[in-house]
Order: sequence, then structure tokens, then C-alpha cells
Amino acid sequence: KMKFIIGIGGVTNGGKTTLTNRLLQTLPNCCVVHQDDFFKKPNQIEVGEDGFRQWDVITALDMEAMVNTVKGWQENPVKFARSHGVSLSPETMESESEQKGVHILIVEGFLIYNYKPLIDIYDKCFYISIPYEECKRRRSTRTYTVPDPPGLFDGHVWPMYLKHRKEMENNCNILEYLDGMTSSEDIYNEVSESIQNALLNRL
Ligand SMILES: Nc1ncnc2c1ncn2[C@@H]1O[C@H](COP(=O)(O)OP(=O)(O)O)[C@@H](O)[C@H]1O
Ligand SMILES: NC(=O)c1ccc[n+]([C@@H]2O[C@H](COP(=O)(O)O)[C@@H](O)[C@H]2O)c1
Repeated sequence: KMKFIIGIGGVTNGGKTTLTNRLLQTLPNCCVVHQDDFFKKPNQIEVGEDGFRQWDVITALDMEAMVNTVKGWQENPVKFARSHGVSLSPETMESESEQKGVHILIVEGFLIYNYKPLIDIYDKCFYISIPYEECKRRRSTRTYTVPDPPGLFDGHVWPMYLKHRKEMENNCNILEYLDGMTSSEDIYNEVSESIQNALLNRL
């Protein structure tokens, strides 16, 4: 059975979740792993010299647990789908014994290309970015489990984004860059087409 992993990375508030949800509605047998689900508890997040809790670093996340979740899908996508409430298409069910059908996993998050054990798992790597002003504006409308204290965006979030982006580009993934300023419909169409082509090449 063919397995296919799609990375949806990019800046905070770039539109990763919006795109991911749209793909989940349309791709067959598609499961998702959200990096946001692996944030440690607030009291486990270290406070930097700048006085801010350091949310935007890889150590703020339980990456071991995230990798294990991805491995769980790789080992048994059917079981994973069932235990995560993803319904499988009848075609896939029937062909289980015939080694046919495709299983897709979307890995979504702001640091999915900055952790060694995850770097080589992707069949497709997308990366959404938006400019500073728009990112700051969108972020100001969002409330996380722990709300941003004043100055966090300029003092921590954006500088860490720039740092990680540089690191990621040195890791030399084959990234497909998406402009998060275009409509979510256009972004979806572009990504959808790219995925369809990749799937066709693999069949
Ligand atoms: N293409 C887009 N154009 C304008 N706004 C968008 C677009 N995609 C998402 N948004 C908005 O930006 C905010 C962050 O979107 P979200 O998908 O949650 O981003 P992320 O998961 O990358 O943090 C939300 O308010 C969402 O409605
Ligand atoms: N989910 C949480 O518990 C939590 C708490 C505080 C900050 N955050 C923020 O989440 C961001 C990453 O998620 P998004 O890419 O969805 O914005 C980081 O910039 C981080 O500052 C998340």
C-alpha cells in the first residue's frame, strides 16, 4: 500500500491550518499530525534572558512524542485512521489485501523542517510565508492557550522565525514556497495540483 507524507510548514498565522483543513476534506484516506498538539505545559517552557517564555523553539515541543505519532501512522495507517476517526474510502478497504490504495498523512506546523528525525520523511514539502506586517496583524487577532504577553511578537516570535527559516534553508529541503497573501482558494488549488501530480508520478 502506498504511503505519502505531505509537510505543511511555514510562519505562524501563515495559513497552515486553513490549508490543511481544506486538504483533509478532499484528499482520500488522509490523516493529520498537528505540531501544535505537542507543545509542553506552560511551566515546562523556559524563560529566556529577555523575560519571555520561549515558545518558538524546538525544545518547547515534545518532538519525541510527535515523531512517535508519525511512526505510528507509518507502521499502520489503517489503524491510525480508525483510532483518529478518519473514515477510509471503500476502495481502500476492499483493496487492503491487494496492496493498493493510497494513504496520506499531513504533518502541519511552524517547525516541521527544523528537527532532524522529521526532515527526510516528506514526499512533498510546502512552506507558507507572509510579510512581517501581515503576520503581526493576524497574530494580534489570535489567542493561544497562553495569550501573547506585550512585545512577544517583536521580541521573540519574529526573530525566532527568521532564525529557523535560515536554518531550514541550510538543511536544503526541496521546498515549494507558497505566498500566504494570496486567497486560501488559490493556495489550495496550487497545492492540490502539485499533490495530484506527485501522486500520479508515484502510481
Ligand atoms: N490565504 C489567506 N488569506 C487571508 N487570511 C488567511 C489566509 N489563510 C488563513 N488566513 C487567516 O489567518 C489566520 C491564521 O490562519 P491559520 O490557518 O490558523 O494559520 P497557521 O495555522 O499557519 O497559524 C486566521 O485568522 C485565518 O482566517
Ligand atoms: N498551542 C500552544 O499551547 C501555544 C502556546 C503559546 C504560544 N503558542 C504559539 O504557537 C505558535 C505556533 O503555532 P501556529 O503556527 O499555529 O501559529 C508559536 O508561534 C507559539 O508562540 C502556542
